[in-house]
Formats: sequence, structure tokens, C-alpha cells
Amino acid sequence: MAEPLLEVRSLVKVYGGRRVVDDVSFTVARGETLGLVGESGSGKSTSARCVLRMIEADGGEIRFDGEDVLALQREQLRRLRRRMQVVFQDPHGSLNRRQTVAQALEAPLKAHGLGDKAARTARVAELLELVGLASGFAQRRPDQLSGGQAQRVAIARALALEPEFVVLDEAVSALDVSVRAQVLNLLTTLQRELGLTYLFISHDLAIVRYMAHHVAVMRHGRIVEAQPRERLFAHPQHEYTRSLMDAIPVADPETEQRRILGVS
Ligand SMILES: Nc1ncnc2c1ncn2[C@@H]1O[C@H](COP(=O)(O)OP(=O)(O)OP(=O)(O)O)[C@@H](O)[C@H]1O
Repeated sequence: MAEPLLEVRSLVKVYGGRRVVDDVSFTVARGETLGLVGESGSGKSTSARCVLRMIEADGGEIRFDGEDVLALQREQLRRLRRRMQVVFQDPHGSLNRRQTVAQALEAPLKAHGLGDKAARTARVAELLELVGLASGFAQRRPDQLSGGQAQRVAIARALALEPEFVVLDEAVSALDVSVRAQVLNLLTTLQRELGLTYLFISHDLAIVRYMAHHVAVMRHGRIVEAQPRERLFAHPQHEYTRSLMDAIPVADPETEQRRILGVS
């Protein structure tokens, strides 16, 4: 494995006396994608939120580029937040209805005091191009965007501060199948071009297979199995992983890829 950008050791999060994240450990190599897969409620999002310090962990250790994330104070945390971003499932829900696309993309730049108005406008144009949207989208509002377009805007916003690491939390789950493929391909291209590292969260093992270099399977707050993608699919070790595989409608990888891509 390449050098890890993110290392999570024995992470614990407790809600109402229940360990919803229970001794979770994983690493994500720089420039690669770790797929975190498991049924709803298994603790995937909670683990990611702890990594991003959106919520506070109750135990364990998180290292990002060697830095002790859980020990960071305000100003250090602010610097770290530029380097780690997240894209959520609901593209429209994550955008402010009253803001134009340009305002949404400028917001993180303003929040970090980056550039003057002209520089920010230029950056907005650059970001739109990066995610395959024409410059005219800058003046649209969320209700004038399709689900796929809105998710491209959410991705552009996540990239505004040039992060190294992006959490994609069910980022394509709400999209139509054909649009889903386009957004997945966009994410792959962005990873290659910008050297991004992804934590790709999904309940859909078929999509994880398409995206991830390594896969960690989560159940009831624990990682039951973690392997390089090829090995996991060739030799699943855990019964639960096998049951997730059985739930994939088509076992043949080529047919399955066509299903994800929405081509028949
Ligand atoms: N703020 C909270 N307060 C109480 N319980 C919570 C909270 N957030 C999450 N949980 C519980 O923690 C468990 C793990 O939730 P989590 O969202 O991490 O799972 P998940 O695998 O990401 O599933 P999903 O895809 O449905 O979000 C669930 O049982 C959930 O109900």
C-alpha cells in the first residue's frame, strides 16, 4: 500500500450508551480510494464525521498526514478543514436554496479569506469547468439544477479549497442510474488529475467495487473485513461480506459494471 494519508485506530463513538462505532481501524493511502461499505446504520457516516471532526469521537486515534486530528485546537482544526472535505447524499439538500451556484462556490473561499472578488469569480469559473458545467451555471439557483448538476456543484464546492482528502458519503445514491455513472466517472477523473484521496461510503457493494482500491466492510459498528478490492471480491473472508455480494443482482463483473454505468 502507498503511504497512508489517513490512519484511524480503534475509533469509538457512543450514542445513548451504545457503541455505534466500536473499535474501528482503517487506513487510506494517498491518492487512493477506500470504500466503506455496509448496511444502513452500521456506523459508516458516524466514523467519517469523527474523522472530519464534525462530531467528537469517544475514543481512538486519527492521524491525517501524520497529525493527531483529535488533539487539534481551533486554528489548527481550521487549517485541517481546508484539506478535508465532504460530499453528502442529497445534492439539493446540501445547497442553500437562496444562493446562486456562484455564491455557493465562493462561500468557502470567503470563509477562509481567499482572494478578492475578481480572483473568486475566476475560481468559480475554474471550478465549474472542473466538474463539467458550463459557465452559465454560475447564475443558477438550486431549483434550476437537475440532481446530477446539483451534485456536480456540491463536488465543485468541496474542491474549492483544494483539499487532498474528500469523504463521499453516499454521494451518488440519490442519483438516477445514468447520471450516477457520469458522476462516478467525474470523481475518478478528478482523483487522477488532482491526486485526491477518497473515503467512499456506500451501502452498495457493486458501486464500491467500481470505485475503491481497498474495501472495508462494516457491520454493527465494527469492521468485519478489510482487503484490497480484487482480493475481497475473489476471496471474501466474512460471511457478512458474502451476503452483501449475494445481494448484488448480477454476479458477472462485466454485466454488473454495465448496470452501474446504466448501459444495456
Ligand atoms: N446523533 C445521533 N444520535 C443518536 N444516534 C445516532 C446519531 N447519529 C447516528 N446515530 C446512530 O448510530 C448508528 C450508526 O449510524 P450511521 O449514520 O453512522 O450509519 P451508516 O452506516 O452511515 O448508515 P446510513 O447510511 O443509514 O447513514 C445508527 O444506529 C444511528 O441511529
